[in-house]
Amino acid sequence: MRILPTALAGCHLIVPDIRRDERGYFVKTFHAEIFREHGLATDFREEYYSASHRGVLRGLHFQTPPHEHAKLVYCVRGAVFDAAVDLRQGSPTQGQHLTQELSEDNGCMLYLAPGVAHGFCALTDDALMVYKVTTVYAPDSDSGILWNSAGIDWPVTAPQLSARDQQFATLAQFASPFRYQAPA
Ligand SMILES: Cc1cn([C@H]2C[C@H](O)[C@@H](COP(=O)(O)OP(=O)(O)O[C@H]3O[C@@H](C)C(=O)[C@@H](O)[C@H]3O)O2)c(=O)[nH]c1=O
Repeated sequence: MRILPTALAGCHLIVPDIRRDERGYFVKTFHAEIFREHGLATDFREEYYSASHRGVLRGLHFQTPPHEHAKLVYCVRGAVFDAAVDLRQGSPTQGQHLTQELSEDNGCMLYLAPGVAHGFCALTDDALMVYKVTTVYAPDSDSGILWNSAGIDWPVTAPQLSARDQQFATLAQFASPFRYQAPA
């Protein structure tokens, strides 16, 4: 796998080797030693997945301190337009965002540092997203900012959103509890 920098400090695009043969294909999604060499967390505590219909948008989500986490996300069926926003005070990329297509075909993964909000829009029917996170789900710390408040050029104008996702504060209204920690 190749681990590449992104537009956001401490966030990485991971491009796997997709090994194809007559049976199908094989993709490795996590390798502790390679992650460690690049300064990425390896202490994932939970893994989950969701399936979304075309036009569904989930996000932009994060967990607040003391339950903040790093997140590894990838799409194993269909395709999504993925986005992340840097909420960390003092970050060289504070307030900025990245976008990246993640798909079954490209196998790409995003590693997002704690303090970065995450969301995606499903580009296909039945888009299956997998997540690994470094802290367990803490409902009282599970939060978000409004999907269309961060300057992201989403490929949809009227996505299907959960009721929760429609009522988040905008990026401008959000008082961020996150502080940037420069790499050691
Ligand atoms: C995230 C999460 C949700 N749930 C529950 C809460 C609710 O009943 C149901 C669905 O939750 P949500 O509506 O928050 O699901 P969803 O909108 O898919 O939330 C996800 O969005 C993307 C963008 C992310 O980055 C993920 O980390 C996660 O926040 O699952 C858990 O039990 N554990 C979890 O870790």
